[in-house]
Amino acid sequence: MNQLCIEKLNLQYKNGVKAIDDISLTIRNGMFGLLGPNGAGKSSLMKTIVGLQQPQSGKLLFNGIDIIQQPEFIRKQLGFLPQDFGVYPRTSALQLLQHLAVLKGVADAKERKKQIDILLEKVNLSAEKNKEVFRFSGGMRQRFGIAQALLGNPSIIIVDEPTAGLDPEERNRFNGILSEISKEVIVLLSTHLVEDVRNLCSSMAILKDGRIRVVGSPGDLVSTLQGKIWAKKISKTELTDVEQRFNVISHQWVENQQVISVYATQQPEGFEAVHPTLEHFYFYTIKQSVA
Ligand SMILES: Nc1ncnc2c1ncn2[C@@H]1O[C@H](COP(=O)(O)OP(=O)(O)OP(=O)(O)O)[C@@H](O)[C@H]1O
Repeated sequence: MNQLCIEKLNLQYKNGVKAIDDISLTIRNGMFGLLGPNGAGKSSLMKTIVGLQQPQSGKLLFNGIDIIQQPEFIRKQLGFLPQDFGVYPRTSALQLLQHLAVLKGVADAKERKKQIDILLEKVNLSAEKNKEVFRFSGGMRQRFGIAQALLGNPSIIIVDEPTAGLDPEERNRFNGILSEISKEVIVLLSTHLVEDVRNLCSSMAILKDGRIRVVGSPGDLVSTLQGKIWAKKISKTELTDVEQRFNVISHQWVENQQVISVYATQQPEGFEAVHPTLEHFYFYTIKQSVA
């Protein structure tokens, strides 16, 4: 079992922004979702874990080793899948994987070939291996991204907003692959897509203004809102009045009609009870989290 321990971590940029504010978390094998609005500190936390920036204080232990002092310990066991590689070379998927495997220290040619063949199979790209990566569709690029992240058999995989821009079928396929690999390794998933966290992650945290606002399993967190979420269809003219009178946590459009969800311990008049979702919990937490 792999374990990443984050203890009282603090990171402040030169401009004074405190991007990581006293964060403590323990993450084990499985998928861990990091949710938070833009600027919450998700990327700062991930960059600090992989040793791209030094925190001012706190501890980071990966499998018991201090990775602030020894960042190479985690780098050797890390797979990283960024949101976008930016540049896609005019080389084939196979050639690129061979090159990246060498960079990751898979020195033995036989072992390299074996790993690459298995990975191409895993991400369903064997038939496309001789195609140039820049000709790949968005979904194929993301699947290629997983394959490169898995080179060298990492123990921890960090994934930054992986399903942005994928069609539903590719998103499902991508999530299926992530879910499969997370049985044996830590997968740290940063995303804006609350639904992906609900479907995939066994644990999650919500970050805002550099601070962890809540940690737990999606199911447990959602159940804390049972019997406290109420919804109503409203017209445009009612909106201001409802916002003034109730603790509004989300607005949605359903069949071209605005539906408002509110938090209340007792049923407000004219509202119907609804089953709470992780999206309700997320908005509720963000709204409660005053800086
Ligand atoms: N290099 C930097 N120098 C100064 N401030 C920075 C730097 N990088 C990030 N910040 C600031 O730190 C805060 C956290 O940013 P970060 O990118 O970690 O958030 P995020 O949750 O990843 O956001 P997003 O979802 O938009 O990617 C923001 O206020 C951001 O403006």
